[in-house]
Amino acid sequence: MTSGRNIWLAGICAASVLAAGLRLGDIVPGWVFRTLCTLALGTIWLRLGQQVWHRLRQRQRPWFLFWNYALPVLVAIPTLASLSDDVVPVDQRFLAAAATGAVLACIYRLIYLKNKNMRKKIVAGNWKMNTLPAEGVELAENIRADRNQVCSCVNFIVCPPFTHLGGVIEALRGSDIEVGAQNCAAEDKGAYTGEVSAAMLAALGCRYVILGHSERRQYYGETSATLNKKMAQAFANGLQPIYCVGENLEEREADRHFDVVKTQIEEVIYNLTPAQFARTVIAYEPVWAIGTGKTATAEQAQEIHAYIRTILREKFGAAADETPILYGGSCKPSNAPELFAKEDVDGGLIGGAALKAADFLAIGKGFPQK
Ligand SMILES: O=C(CO)COP(=O)(O)O
Repeated sequence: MTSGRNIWLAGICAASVLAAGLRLGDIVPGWVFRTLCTLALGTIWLRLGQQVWHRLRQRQRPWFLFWNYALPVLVAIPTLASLSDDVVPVDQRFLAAAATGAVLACIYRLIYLKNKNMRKKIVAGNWKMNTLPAEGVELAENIRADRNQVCSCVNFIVCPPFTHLGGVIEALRGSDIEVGAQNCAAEDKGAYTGEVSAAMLAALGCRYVILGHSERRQYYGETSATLNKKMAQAFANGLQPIYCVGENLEEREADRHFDVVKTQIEEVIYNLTPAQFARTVIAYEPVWAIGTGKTATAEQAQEIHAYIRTILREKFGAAADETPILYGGSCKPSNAPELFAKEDVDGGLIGGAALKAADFLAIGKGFPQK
């Protein structure tokens, strides 16, 4: 919730409390008081409902949602409705209902502010150009077989090579493990030999696409101009981009990493609409840590993730607080807990360690336990 919404919420609560005072002092008629309470209650529940819907769409913490929202509604509303006028007069029932809503809204706000892990937690595997199709399907099946060893609050995504997508999607059908591609074409269709369009990927059942990976920028000359077109294709076909940013060793040593990442974000992410931005995942992958066994320290990762969130906030406001920012670069089961404990590290984009089901899943156990 933005502060503007909080002010709106606080205003409604204050108005109903004021109306209650006026009513108790018999200064306003009952219908004015009840109308105000109904408005307050309706607004509060609508606001909470939007939040629940948003969290459900991100498949977050179903039990948390149940205890905090559904249960109070299930208990409070029928209880208040079933009381007869002799037991509790109607005005007081309205007041109690509005107060319940207001208290829950405050509790929600406190949890929201305190809980640093409300963002979607993601562990995505970038298989790169590894495994043959049958091996890829076997890897997917193995991940699926033991997936229940990891909290359902962790979202697993696998990104196999194009040739494996059909088989892997089939192997994972009915599970909550999602599939992404490692790239897509910048054009929608036509004479582009060797390219695979976003529409083709979506038709197969892909939900994500990795864009702007440093290997694509470095070996295939992908520029921000190309990436803008690829992002547009992804969104036009309902794919969620996992947009990669990160500096190379030379840039890190010259202390230019903040500028490099800023440019990569400004030239592509800043062109998105708010609705597109809300569907975007960012991955910070320092090139010097990819496949080298050299990981950024948790402090280095947090520093730049927080910086990325700040520049996202400058353009998209509070929506940036919901954007998952993943770390990638020699992430493995042994270092994931330290990295994922950091406030702005919302998961990982995993290369080498994603090729072993046990390691990939073990990385998912690296999130702080609540
Ligand atoms: O590039 C990566 C993921 O996209 C990271 O690769 P590694 O985990 O093998 O370093």
